[in-house]
Amino acid sequence: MTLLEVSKISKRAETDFTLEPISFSQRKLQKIAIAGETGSGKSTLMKIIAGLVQPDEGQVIFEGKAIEGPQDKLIPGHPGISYLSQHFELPKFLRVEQVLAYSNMLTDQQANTIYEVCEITHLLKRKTDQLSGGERQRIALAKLLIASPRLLLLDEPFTNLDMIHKNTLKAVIRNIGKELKITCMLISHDAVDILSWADQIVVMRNGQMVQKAAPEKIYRQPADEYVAGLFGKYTLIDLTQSPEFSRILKVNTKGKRLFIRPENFNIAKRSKTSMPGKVNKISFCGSYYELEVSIATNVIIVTTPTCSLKSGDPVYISLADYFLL
Ligand SMILES: Nc1ncnc2c1ncn2[C@@H]1O[C@H](COP(=O)(O)OP(=O)(O)OP(=O)(O)O)[C@@H](O)[C@H]1O
Repeated sequence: MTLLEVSKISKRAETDFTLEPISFSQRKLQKIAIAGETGSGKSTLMKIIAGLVQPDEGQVIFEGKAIEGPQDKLIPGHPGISYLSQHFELPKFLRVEQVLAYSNMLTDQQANTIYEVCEITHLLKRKTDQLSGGERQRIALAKLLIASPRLLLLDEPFTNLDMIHKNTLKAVIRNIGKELKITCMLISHDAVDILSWADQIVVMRNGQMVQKAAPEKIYRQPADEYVAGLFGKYTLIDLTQSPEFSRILKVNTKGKRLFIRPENFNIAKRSKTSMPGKVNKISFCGSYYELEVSIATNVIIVTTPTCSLKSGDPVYISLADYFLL
């Protein structure tokens, strides 16, 4: 069932930024992530959806009705939609439970479930100035959830969190759909957060939507180099300039280049299907090693779970998969 329909919304800012007409829809409980470089229009898009910024053209339909923008309403926003801003504020000098009481639209039991999901039950008696950044973020999220929204919009909720607190908040956000049955849209700069969480990813650049697709498609078959680069490292090979590659791969690339993610190169034995190269650099990245390898005039990025090579070693490389870009 369609919950949200974004229909040709556009916005010209006073700066030279323009949000070009954007359309997409979101089903109930579908998880949509918005990705894009800084200044690409992610927050503007999300604020228009929340009813906090007036679009110049187009409309947002939520549960079958058009959302009114701030020009049409005394108090901007929609009661069914909660927006967690990058710059949220918690009221000062109050206890957490007092802050939450003002927003609560639920029974005590339902609210307690949300406090548990957000892992803030032990913080309720604290003053709002006695909290860490991660605790503040989880309380801000709980405050929105107890207002009982049907759509939750999260604008970079993981900023400024260390790995441990980020993982706690990620688990909370993962459970929002499952346990609380609230549909979620998320903006994040982190490729891993987005790829592992979203059902669909909307990629923005210069105010335009450049691709909307499932995470695997965005990662493996990006629309262009910009999308490719947002979601990890890659190598591009022009077969007309790369005889080593054209020897092992006989395909008509139709003027396109081979797009290869690092895990799609393998360290191999010398054979008809492998290419000789030289290791330039090895970086240990925790669960894998990243190698920079020269193959004739090309420099490729290869990842491998184990590595007994060192810089300067000769190596043979085979190709497991590629996409034409
Ligand atoms: N209130 C405003 N008035 C005028 N211009 C604005 C306003 N808010 C944002 N902009 C401009 O609109 C453009 C898009 O901003 P937006 O915040 O939507 O981008 P973003 O993709 O969310 O960026 P970031 O990842 O840095 O948060 C930027 O060039 C910004 O300077």
